Amino acid sequence: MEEKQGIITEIIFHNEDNGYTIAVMETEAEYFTVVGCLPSCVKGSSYKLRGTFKVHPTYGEQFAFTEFEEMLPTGKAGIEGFLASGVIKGIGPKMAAAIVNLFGEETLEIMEHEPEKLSRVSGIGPKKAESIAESFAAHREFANVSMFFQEYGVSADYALKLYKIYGASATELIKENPYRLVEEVYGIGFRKADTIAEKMGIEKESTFRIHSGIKYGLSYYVGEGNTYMPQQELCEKVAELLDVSTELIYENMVTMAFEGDIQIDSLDGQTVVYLYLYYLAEQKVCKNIAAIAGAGLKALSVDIDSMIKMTEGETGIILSEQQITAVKSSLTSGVSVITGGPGTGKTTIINTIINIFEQSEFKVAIAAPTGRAAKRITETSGHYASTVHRLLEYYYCEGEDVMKFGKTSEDPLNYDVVIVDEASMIDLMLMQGLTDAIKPGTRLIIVGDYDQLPSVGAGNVLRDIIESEYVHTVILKEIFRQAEESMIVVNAHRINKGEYPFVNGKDKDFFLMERPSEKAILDLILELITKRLAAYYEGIVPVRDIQVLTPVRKGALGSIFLNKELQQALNPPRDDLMERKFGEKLFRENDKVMQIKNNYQMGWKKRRDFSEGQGIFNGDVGFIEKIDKEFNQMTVIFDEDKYVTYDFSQLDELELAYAVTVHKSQGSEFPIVVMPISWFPPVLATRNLLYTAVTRGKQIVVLVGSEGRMNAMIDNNRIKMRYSGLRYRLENLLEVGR
Ligand SMILES: Nc1ncnc2c1ncn2[C@@H]1O[C@H](COP(=O)(O)OP(=O)(O)OP(=O)(O)O)[C@@H](O)[C@H]1O
Repeated sequence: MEEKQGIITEIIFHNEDNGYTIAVMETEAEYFTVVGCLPSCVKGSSYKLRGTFKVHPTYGEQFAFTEFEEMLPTGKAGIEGFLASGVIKGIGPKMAAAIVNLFGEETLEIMEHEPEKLSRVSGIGPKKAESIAESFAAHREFANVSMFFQEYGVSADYALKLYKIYGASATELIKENPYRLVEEVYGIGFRKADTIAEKMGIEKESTFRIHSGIKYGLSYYVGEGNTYMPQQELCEKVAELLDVSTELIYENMVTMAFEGDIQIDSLDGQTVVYLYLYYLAEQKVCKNIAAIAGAGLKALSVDIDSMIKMTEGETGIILSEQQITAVKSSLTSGVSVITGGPGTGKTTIINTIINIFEQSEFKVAIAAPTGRAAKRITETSGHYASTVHRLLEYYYCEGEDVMKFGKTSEDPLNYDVVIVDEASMIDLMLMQGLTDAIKPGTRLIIVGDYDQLPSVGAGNVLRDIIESEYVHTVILKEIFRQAEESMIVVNAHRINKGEYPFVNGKDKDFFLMERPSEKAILDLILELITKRLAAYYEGIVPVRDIQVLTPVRKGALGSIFLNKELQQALNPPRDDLMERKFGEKLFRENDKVMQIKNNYQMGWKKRRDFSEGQGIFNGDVGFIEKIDKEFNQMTVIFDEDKYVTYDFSQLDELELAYAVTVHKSQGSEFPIVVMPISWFPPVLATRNLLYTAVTRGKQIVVLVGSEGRMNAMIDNNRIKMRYSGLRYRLENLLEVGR
């Protein structure tokens, strides 16, 4: 192996994800092409590279290196080139020249040891001097950390993430237990950590590995919506995954249960395993519901029947018997549920209830699980609705570096009534937070459509509560929105009952456009979105008003591929539009994007009134305003005026949103919904997925593809089974109460 030291004078190719670089290096005596992995490579930086010269059949002799060490540049020109390259935040070419002009070859020494002197350069104040020093130190540390991780196949982007979490001690901590990556670094899964551990020589049967594998197994099933797993099934699956004996898994499960990481429990005669937090959550939700349902209630100061009559007089809507039952049960119960499909009057009932409570001067809060659902409820009900998280004052607890609910059993919500709508989206953890913060004596009214897809997070909360029959539930069956008004509503109910929809009626809003192949489906979707729909419906802005939904992520009609095609069609490359790659994803200025995880700390600013706030949520859709390569940042505008700045390392939180999966679309509505209907895996091509997709469309639903496949989806009434113990636990409470 040879060693070469020199300056990178030209970058021929650089892959930002894995660091693969082809560049020209100049040493004192020669220049040559170098090939290998260099994270964050910029022109002007100096390296010591170790490798060998190889002859490439087309490009000739190249120095292929396997190890690198970043060297600080020497000489005025070298230092200036290094600073001007953009590696230090806040220094561009002009400032680099000014700094080097003043400090010459001592520049880097000064940046490291006496940064305050930097403020002698015009344009640099004490604050900027400090931030330059920090950025320089970070650059040096990061170079070391990423050098270490590259040996283990960790890409430059992840090395940066690790560095941000652990700082300079990243290497030591990971060497000791690489499995901590799984829990502490978003985006590194067990498999990746396991590969790294193997390269580091960690034993297959190491306790770190087995414990991490068990947690990974359980987390995987939690990710699929389950709150627990039968023990035997889990042991077999994890043993297979780790290639160790099931006995070893059993033994380790017992230790983990003692240590409090997991809970082994007996449910309906079966031994099951929970991640401890989920076990606790199920127990608490159960206990809380029992306490809220059983508490004495403050009496209303008005007569319910005459209030209903009065509201009917005001709105002109005479409530059906079932609706009256729903109103009354929610006024008189500690916990009540109102469920029903679209157009069955849930909003009408909520409005009546609020009216009656307000007449009695009760304090009422309305909330929904997502920001978009809350916004929609505010619009349709005329009453302000917040997200459940906001209601519970979710905040970042700096001392513990975790997110917490401000409202808890110790400091509960100060309301007489809490109404939560779109409750099908509430998962177990959120229900725990919500019911913890509701003090007995407050009425909890849960509204939702339990035929929608269940929550993305684990649990089957709404369905379990309804099926346990523990609390008073009204299932609304009658549809009030008229067929002349909306075929979408009529068809949603037909689909839900297992009947095939009426399609392509004249002047209607529900269409099935048959196409024989995936290619033909894709072509028609592109044509509809770029031309036909906007030409037919006045005032439609395709990127804003049309949402393509799809059951799947992968494949020719999956959201990933559809997004690529739609991006090309709706926002093609242009010289003046900056781009940034992250993994397989390519973001371009003007792109429509979706936040794919809750980030309660992410700050936003409104430019209209300069207000500021925190929190961008899973499912929030926005547009890329600016990609700034000098500061490695991307600005996205949400809700028309909320400006959010993402560091490039945070781009794993965003996806293109020209097409989104039906699961991700829950709780939102769009003027026009377009969805491909082709062969999709039967676990996804289900009736309640189609039902959920169709009910997202407000004005028009266009299905593109095969009628046979659509009908097969309706026939497939397999509601994916989730392991969830809430129903069983509530039923048990009922038994005990009897
Ligand atoms: N008892 C009733 N008599 C006549 N019309 C009614 C009655 N109840 C509700 N409606 C009307 O039916 C339509 C749908 O009601 P509403 O919006 O309350 O239902 P929803 O269940 O909230 O539907 P979605 O989930 O689609 O918003 C509204 O136009 C409403 O005015």
